[in-house]
Order: sequence, then C-alpha cells, then structure tokens
Amino acid sequence: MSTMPAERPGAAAPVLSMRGVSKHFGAVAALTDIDLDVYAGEVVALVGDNGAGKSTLVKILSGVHPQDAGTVNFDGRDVNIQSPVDALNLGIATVFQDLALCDNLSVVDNLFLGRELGPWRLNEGEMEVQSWELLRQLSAKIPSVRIAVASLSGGQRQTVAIARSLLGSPKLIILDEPTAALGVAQTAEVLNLVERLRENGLAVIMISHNMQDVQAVSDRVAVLRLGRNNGTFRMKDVSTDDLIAAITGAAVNVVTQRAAQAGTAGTLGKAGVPPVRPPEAAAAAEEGSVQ
Ligand SMILES: Nc1ncnc2c1ncn2[C@@H]1O[C@H](COP(=O)(O)OP(=O)(O)OP(=O)(O)O)[C@@H](O)[C@H]1O
Repeated sequence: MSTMPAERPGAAAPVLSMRGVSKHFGAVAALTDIDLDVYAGEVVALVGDNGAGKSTLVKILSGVHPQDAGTVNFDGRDVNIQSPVDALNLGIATVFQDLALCDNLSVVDNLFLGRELGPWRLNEGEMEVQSWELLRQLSAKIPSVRIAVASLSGGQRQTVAIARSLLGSPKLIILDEPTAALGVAQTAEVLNLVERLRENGLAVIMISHNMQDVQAVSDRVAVLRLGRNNGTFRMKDVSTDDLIAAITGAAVNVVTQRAAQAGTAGTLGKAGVPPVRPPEAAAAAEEGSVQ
C-alpha cells in the first residue's frame, strides 16, 4: 500500500492543520495522534470503518468535544475550539447528517434562521435576494425560496443546509455524509455542489462511506482506522483496492476479488465494508488481513 505525503508540494499553507490530536471517552481511545491538513480549494474525503473516529474528529473541529491532546492550527494560528460558536467564529462550518432544517419553514426562512436581516424587523426582500444569489452561486436547483423545506427532495434539502452554512463566510466546510440516503440524481446534484464549494476556494472535508462519491469529487482522501491515521492518498494516484485495504486492514476481500474478476472499481457499503459478504469470502478476507 502506497501512502502519499499529506503535504501538497508548492501549495500555500493549509487552512487547517491538526497535529497529534487525541481524544478518549473513558477507556475508549476514539482518536490517537491524528494529523490532518486541508488546503483552500481542495476537497479531502475522510473515510474509515464504523467506529474509526471520523465523527469524533469532526466534533472536535466543530466545537462539540475538546481534544485531550494535540494542536489545531486554523488559518495560520493555533486555536482552541471550545464551543460551536468558537468554530463558527473561526470560519469552520459543519453540516451534520440531520441537516437541522425546520421542515415547516420556507427555504429563505431556513437560510436566515437566527440571523434575520434588518435592525428592527425582517428585511424580507433583501433576504430573498440574498437567498437567490447564494443558490445561484451554488448552481442549486431550488424551484422557489418561498416553498417549505418539507416539500424539497433530499438533495435539495442538503443544498439548503450547505447554503445556510455558507452565510457565515466560512473557510472550511465539513460535510457529514452528504449523499447518504440520496438517489443517483440527487447524489450527482450534491457532488456538483461540492465542486462549486471547491471552485469558490473553500477547504472541504467530506465524510463518506461511498467510494464512488469519494473518487468522484475528492482531491485527497484521509483514512482513519481504529482511531489512528492509516494513510493519506492523492485521489488520482490511489486505487480502490488500496483504499479498501487502508480502511479495512485487509488487502484481499470480496470487493477487491470481484473488481479483479470484472475489471471494475468497487464500492463500499454504508459500513465501509462490502455490503454482501458470504462466509467463504469473509474467511478469505480474514486470512489476508494485516493488523
Ligand atoms: N460520546 C461518546 N462516549 C463514549 N464513546 C464514544 C463517544 N463518541 C464516540 N465514542 C467511541 O469512539 C469511537 C469512535 O467513534 P466515532 O463515532 O467517532 O466513529 P465513526 O468513524 O464516526 O463511526 P461511524 O461511521 O459509525 O459514524 C467508537 O469506539 C465510539 O464508540
């Protein structure tokens, strides 16, 4: 397995640089000695099996949990993110899986919830204009900003949640499984949106269990395994087999075997492991595992 250096030679300093970050929950070591760099204008996929530590890392960056050890450098200075407000003030926006939208409110009301314009009253017209401008920048396909979010598709809801996170002008946006539970067309819509974020110069961290999505949109991929770094790869240089091996610790498994037979790329299931795992294939994978 080839592991590429985390650095991008010749590039400017990373927007985010984590060094030696660790986090325990009681006796559970959720993260141990994690390093991660993310640059402006790049998408870094954060992948790993269930329990690998992805959510914990994101929660440290979004101010939900403090780390026990290590440093987080953001935009050139060491930072201490103690709350979600700290994270937002620094310019770190996170779109969690639940999206935190109010179904009964319109798109524009969701976008501006808690930060309505106008000193004494809502400036409805201005908010609507800004909503359209934001959605236009993202090439988003939302039929109207006045319709209730409940009537939107999953992809459109994800779009609204991402657009809302952009209102604070973040430098880093973290997307927690943005395509989970979306159909093919909606997934493509959201991946297009991720492309727009990169084009707009944002640093993007995308958690995903779907290797096709990761390969479609990421510049680099950082693998966590059992709470530790297990390789950072440039997407154009890494094979699906290498990624699966880094995620599962097994160089041989049913996905790589099928891909070899069919000459096609493999896709991981929700858990980051093959969705179908017959007993004989599982046994073969265990034999080939590297711990
Ligand atoms: N609040 C908590 N209290 C105790 N243990 C926790 C807590 N949060 C996470 N853990 C543990 O830390 C480890 C890492 O969990 P984490 O949720 O970060 O993994 P993950 O990669 O996001 O997994 P998944 O893909 O299933 O969401 C796991 O062993 C988990 O049980």
